[in-house]
Amino acid sequence: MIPRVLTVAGSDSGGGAGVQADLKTMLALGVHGMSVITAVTAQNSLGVQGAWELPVEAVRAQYRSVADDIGVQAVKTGMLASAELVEAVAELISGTDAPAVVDPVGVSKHGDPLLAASALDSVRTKLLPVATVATPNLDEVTQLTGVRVESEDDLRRAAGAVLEYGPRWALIKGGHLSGDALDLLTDGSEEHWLRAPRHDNRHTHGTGCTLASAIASGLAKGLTVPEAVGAAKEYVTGAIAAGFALGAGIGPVDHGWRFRSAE
Ligand SMILES: Nc1ncnc2c1ncn2[C@@H]1O[C@H](COP(=O)(O)OP(=O)(O)OP(=O)(O)O)[C@@H](O)[C@H]1O
Ligand SMILES: Cc1ncc(COP(=O)(O)O)c(N)n1
Repeated sequence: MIPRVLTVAGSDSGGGAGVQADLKTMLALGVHGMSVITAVTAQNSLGVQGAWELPVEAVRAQYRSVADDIGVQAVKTGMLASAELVEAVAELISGTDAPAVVDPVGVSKHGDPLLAASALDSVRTKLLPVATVATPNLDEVTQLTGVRVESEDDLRRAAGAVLEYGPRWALIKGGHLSGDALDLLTDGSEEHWLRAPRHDNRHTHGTGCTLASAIASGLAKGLTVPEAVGAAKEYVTGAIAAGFALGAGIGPVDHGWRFRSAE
């Protein structure tokens, strides 16, 4: 049977990030994508113009409908908006027998808040402990742990600080540093450095969502965490290289780049 992957995230009306990016990634990687929508955003290439979270019962009901009938081989979380939603989703994940990739989304690329400041503690103490892989970017690492990353050495300290909250693996994304796009994956004993050339392309809306969904897709297919992260890094790097202009601001990565290169 086709591997089934569930994203628990916010909707991006512009189609570049959030649930839309997750489902496109899953299609491109050959798994069946399913969604639990936590919030609806009015969003485009210029930023987030509005955001409305769903009631916690609506989030629980979507999750139960999918998990109880269809079943999931991997879960990915993105925008969770509030402490109440973070805690409900952490509880649902802990009752699911599948790996979970947690992207602790804090703010959008344009700086719009996607998580209430009052929810940070729930992310640290409830959500990170149930994660198989946590994938913070540099701003999220600083928000969650206080560690500032300015060099490659700091990535190791940041990963150690994230692992203290209990995820099995930490993937610290150095995408916002200069030089190569370098990320560190570690479980505290093994270290895997993922390096890719930096593409000089401003159309990078949705990189983090795409990477986390690609990891979840690999895990659902039975890859190990290092294998799934390696394959996901290759996919997101190609998607960034092919990112394109849409609207007047930051365009999306190209989730379909592999289909187009085969045409
Ligand atoms: N210009 C670039 N060229 C190549 N790889 C990049 C570039 N920018 C980011 N990456 C890579 O993309 C992945 C996502 O990292 P990034 O730091 O952009 O995440 P993020 O900030 O969570 O994304 P998002 O913008 O969706 O919130 C990482 O593997 C990172 O190294
Ligand atoms: C619904 C939603 N989820 C996640 C992001 C983060 O993506 P980015 O940092 O590329 O704006 C977003 N903008 N919108």
